[in-house]
Amino acid sequence: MRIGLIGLGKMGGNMRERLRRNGVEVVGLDHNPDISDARDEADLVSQLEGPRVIWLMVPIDVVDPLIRTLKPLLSPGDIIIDGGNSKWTHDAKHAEYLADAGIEFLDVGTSGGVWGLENGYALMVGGPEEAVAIAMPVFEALKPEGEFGFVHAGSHGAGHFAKMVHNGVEYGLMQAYAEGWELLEAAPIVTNVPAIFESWREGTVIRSWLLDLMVRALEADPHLDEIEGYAEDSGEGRWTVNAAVDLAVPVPTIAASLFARFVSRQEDSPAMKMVAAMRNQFGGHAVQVSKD
Ligand SMILES: O=C(O)[C@H](O)[C@@H](O)[C@H](O)[C@H](O)COP(=O)(O)O
Repeated sequence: MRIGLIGLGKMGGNMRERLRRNGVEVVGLDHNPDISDARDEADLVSQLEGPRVIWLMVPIDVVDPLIRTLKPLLSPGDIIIDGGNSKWTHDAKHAEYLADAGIEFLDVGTSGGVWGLENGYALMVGGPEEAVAIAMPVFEALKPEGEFGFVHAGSHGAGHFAKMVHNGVEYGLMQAYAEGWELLEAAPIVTNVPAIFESWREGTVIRSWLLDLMVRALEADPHLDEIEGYAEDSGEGRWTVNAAVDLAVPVPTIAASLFARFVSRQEDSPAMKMVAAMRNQFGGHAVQVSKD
């Protein structure tokens, strides 16, 4: 099988490599011509046979223009797969836009990060069964070797919805581990925090790959002295909380972990200034005077 892969960055570049290792031919296209196999979208399409499968691994804002560029180049039965961290609400719109040309659309939530090349990528797929069946050799080549790591989650959008929730869970898990680490670091009786995390890797209820990665981070920097307590977010956590609000599902842990990231970006807290000011107003409680 030969497919087109557009976007050869950190994720897409490694995916091309894993696909090739597992016997899938790949025509890659990237804005960087040095790593591209094709000159442009038309050249990429001309190198594939129908039904063509084209996997997009690009930032969310590039997906829509790319689908518009590809549509007139493709034929009925061809399949566009959005494997990036796109918002699930976009998927049904893309499927509808392509439907009159007989082009299929699949959304795939892809997990595994930079480790996916060796470990495989967990894939959460949304879209019609027939298109999933045609693309199956691609999924087989990308997924982890074991029994798990692949799901056809439902109709258009279900793959990205599943990945969004996965990332919401990721936020909550990371926050819980991180808070536990801070508490252990603060306790004077505890002398070897990295060893505690290392010991937790086997036998405990909370052993996990994220825990393994924490141990790795602490091996490199035992007290994390070298980095700032500042965490970005790429949107999936916000979408999870938005979806939970829409469906009236309580997700306090995920919401708190999202807000903790926002707090991490503040040098000072305007809200806590106001709390301090009010305590001072009603109770005469002392405030810390600004150093500026
Ligand atoms: O499953 C994965 O491989 C990760 O979740 C991956 O998708 C990525 O690292 C996150 O998008 C980071 O998300 P934040 O920037 O929102 O933390």
